[in-house]
Amino acid sequence: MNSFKLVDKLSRLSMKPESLPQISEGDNLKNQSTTTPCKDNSEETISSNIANSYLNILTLIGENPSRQGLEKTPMRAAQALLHFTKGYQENISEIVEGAIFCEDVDDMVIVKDIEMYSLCEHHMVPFFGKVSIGYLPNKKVIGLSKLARLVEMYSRRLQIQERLTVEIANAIMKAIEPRGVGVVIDATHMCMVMRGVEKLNSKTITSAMLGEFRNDPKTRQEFLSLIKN
Ligand SMILES: Nc1nc2c(ncn2[C@@H]2O[C@H](COP(=O)(O)OP(=O)(O)OP(=O)(O)O)[C@@H](O)[C@H]2O)c(=O)[nH]1
Repeated sequence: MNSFKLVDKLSRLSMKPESLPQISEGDNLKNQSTTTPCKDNSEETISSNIANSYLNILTLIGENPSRQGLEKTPMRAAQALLHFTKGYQENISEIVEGAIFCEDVDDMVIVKDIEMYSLCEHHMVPFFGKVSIGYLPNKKVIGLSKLARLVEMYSRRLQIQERLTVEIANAIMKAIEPRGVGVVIDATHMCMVMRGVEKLNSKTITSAMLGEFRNDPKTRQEFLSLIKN
C-alpha cells in the first residue's frame, strides 16, 4: 500500500471510527470483546479493547493480522501501551508515602541522569533521555528512589517535555516543601528523528527552577555545574 493511500485511510479513521473493520468470530482474538466502548474498567477489558484497536490498525496498514508472526501482536502491543502509560494509575501520595524523613540538613541534594522514557502526546512516538533533579531541603528529605519513581509516574503518560519537567518539580515541592527545586531533562524525540524533520542528532533540553533555584543565581549555577560533571 502506498503512503498516500495509508494517510487517506488513517484520516478516514480519525473522522469516522465506525468505519473500522469489525473483528469477526474465529479471529485470534475471538474470546475478546469487540471495539464497542468499555462497559467496565477492568484491566482485562481495557487490554482487550486496545488489542482490538491494534488488530484494526494492522489491517489498515496492509498487514495480515492472522499470519503467525502477528497472531499475538495486538495483545502484546496493548500490554506495551498500558506499560508506557501506567503513570495514569499512580499518584504522588502513594509514591512518597513512608519515605519522607525529618532531617536537619540544608545542603543541596542531587540525583542526576535518571533514565526517562515517555511518549510525545502529538504523535505517540517515544521521547527518551535523562532527568536530573536537585533540591534544597527544608527540614525534610525524600527517599532517593522516590525521585526516580516520580519521574516514572509523570513520564509514563502522554507528555510534552516542558510539562513533564514542571510536573516533576511541582511534585517534589508538594511532597517535601523544600527551599527550592531544579529539574533538567535532556531528551531525544523520535518524532524528530524517525519522521517529520528527521534530525538524528537533535536534543531538547528543558528546565524548571522553583524557589531558591529560580531566585538565587548562585544556587542555580551550583546545581547546573554539579549535574554537568
Ligand atoms: N514543545 C514541544 N513540542 C513537541 C514535543 N514533542 C513533539 N513536539 C512537537 O509537536 C509539534 C506538532 O506539530 P504539528 O505541525 O501539529 O505536527 P507535524 O505536522 O507532525 O509536525 P512535524 O513534526 O514538523 O512534521 C512538532 O513540532 C513536534 O516536534 C515536546 O515535548 N514539546
